Amino acid sequence: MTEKYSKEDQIDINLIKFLWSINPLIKSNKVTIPYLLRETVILRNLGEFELFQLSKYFHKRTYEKGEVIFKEGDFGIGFYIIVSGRVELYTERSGKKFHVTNLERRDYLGEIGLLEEGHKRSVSAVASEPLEMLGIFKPDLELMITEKPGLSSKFLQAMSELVVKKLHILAREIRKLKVENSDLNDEVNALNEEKEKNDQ
Ligand SMILES: Nc1ncnc2c1ncn2[C@@H]1O[C@@H]2COP(=O)(O)O[C@H]2[C@H]1O
Repeated sequence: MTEKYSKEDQIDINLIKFLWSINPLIKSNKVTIPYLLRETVILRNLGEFELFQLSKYFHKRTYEKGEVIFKEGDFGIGFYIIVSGRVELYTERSGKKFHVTNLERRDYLGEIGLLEEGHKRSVSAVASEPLEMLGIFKPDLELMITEKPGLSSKFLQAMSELVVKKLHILAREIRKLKVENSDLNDEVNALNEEKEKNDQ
């Protein structure tokens, strides 16, 4: 028996789902993962269909205010994009909490955990407001590399851009701290000199 349809005639279910997902008349799609990924600046090098394919590897999760996302020193395997709400990053030394920074809608966290083998979280993260995030984990990335090598190389390219941007931010913070440290040293030296003069 001859085949009724050739391969080219067969319906591509993924394409249908994709066309459905980008239909502006379907309001509920405003909250779907491809729609949220489309708003993500680092993924701008991916086309609509690629974002749709990528969304298969992402998960959406909500957190209540005060819920811990991860703790400093935990083994980290997930990378998160903030959809709404706010995250506080902090570190603890001798039982004392030090604020590191706040992250908001469209910020990212956990990229090192996704990319580095055996990475331990450099800081703790807590939801400081009701929070919604998209997350991708190492097993998702490994599956994507096997199933969609082209897509995963574009995603990893976006991730490397993000890591470079963060490196620039951290380098700027280190420069600022060095200048502040050197100013403080000058002040301490001046105070010590004055004290020595007064003691004589
Ligand atoms: N100073 C900082 N500014 C912004 N983000 C940070 C800072 N320090 C740590 N992070 C983020 O917090 C995350 C903690 O988990 P990771 O170490 O995987 O990746 C880290 C970064 O994404």
